[in-house]
Amino acid sequence: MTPVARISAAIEILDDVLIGENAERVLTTWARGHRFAGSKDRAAIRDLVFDALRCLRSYCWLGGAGLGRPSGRQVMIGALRATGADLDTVFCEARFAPRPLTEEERAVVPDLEGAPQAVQLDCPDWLLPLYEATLSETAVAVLERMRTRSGVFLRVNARKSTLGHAMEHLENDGIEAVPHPLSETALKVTKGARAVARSQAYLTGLVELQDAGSQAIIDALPLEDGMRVLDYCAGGGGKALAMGARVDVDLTAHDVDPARMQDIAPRASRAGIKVLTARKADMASDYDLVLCDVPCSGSGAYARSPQGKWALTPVRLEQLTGLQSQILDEVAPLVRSGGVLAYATCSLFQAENTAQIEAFLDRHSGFTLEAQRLISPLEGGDGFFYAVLRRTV
Ligand SMILES: C[S@@+](CC[C@H](N)C(=O)[O-])C[C@H]1O[C@@H](n2cnc3c(N)ncnc32)[C@H](O)[C@@H]1O
Repeated sequence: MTPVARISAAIEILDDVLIGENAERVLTTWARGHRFAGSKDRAAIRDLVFDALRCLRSYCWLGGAGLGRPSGRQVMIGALRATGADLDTVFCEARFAPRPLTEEERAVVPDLEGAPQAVQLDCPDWLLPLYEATLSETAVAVLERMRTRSGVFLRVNARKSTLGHAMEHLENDGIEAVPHPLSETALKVTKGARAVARSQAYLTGLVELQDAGSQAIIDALPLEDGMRVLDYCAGGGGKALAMGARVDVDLTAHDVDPARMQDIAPRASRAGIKVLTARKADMASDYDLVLCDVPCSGSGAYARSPQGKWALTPVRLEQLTGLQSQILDEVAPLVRSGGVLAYATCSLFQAENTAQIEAFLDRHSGFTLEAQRLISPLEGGDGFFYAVLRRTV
């Protein structure tokens, strides 16, 4: 596909995404209906769509949509204006190119400097104070950071490899990676990221894809060999596998939606780790450590999953904080006396983090706070929060 044909495709896809369709699903459906598009085309179109979603408000502004509901075309006009590209070489009569600009589109002379701060930072108005409340003077830098792509990080599986050994194996497949300071197990991919899932290092379980901030959470847990550990919100098992790679524990994974755990068995077998999956009725009540990596707004990870930033509403945030406290209350009795309850989110908002922990401690006098930390996206990975609570009675 020509570059302009890719832009036409991105416009078509964005039109569906902007009315609320899931971007990943729209991209998959588009690829099925356009078999001529090769893997490089699909990757380039995906980048155009996700870059646009990261910078949606500023691109809308530059594309002449102002604060109203945008079209995919306006967003791509804004995206190209943001890079200083010559619009007439893209919006032109060439085959498969988007049609030439109308007089009206051409007449728009937008000035991003005159836009409200939330537009410049690509942040919904109501979320800006929530970021500022947690991050104070770093809020602007964090929001600017989330306008750019996330890095690709690997977790080296300590059961099978060391950083150096994994780096050598990755290099055999043309992938370059360097250690990352957020975690002793983290590598940041600097070349060949798209080849990771086909590489021998990945297929033989030397490395897993996992954000460096997620790995830092696992590093902070007081895990010891022989413990009984429960990952209560296991999803695809990313954190369960990271715990199992760090120590030799009796590891159980649970999720309210068991279908989400279907990848755990193949991932565990690749990694050489045993993970049992359990329904609620089958779980014990004397775990040494229970991790709840709860559903959240994802406000620390909008660089990776930008659609969430536009989909979140005050009502949804309230539902999420309600669910988070419900989950904390559900897991509290599963921790043995003297054991640990660990709480994690990929949110930067106080309501989902420190306020949630304070409210839990008010409700449960038998727990004390041992550690809590906000991991900022300025540290290199996505943003996360964790708290480590000890059951005292
Ligand atoms: C942030 S994701 C977990 C990601 C996972 N820990 C990882 O590292 O890959 C949150 C998970 O919590 C699950 N969940 C939601 N409500 C729950 C509940 N009441 N009990 C247990 N799991 C729940 C969701 O299905 C989702 O898979």
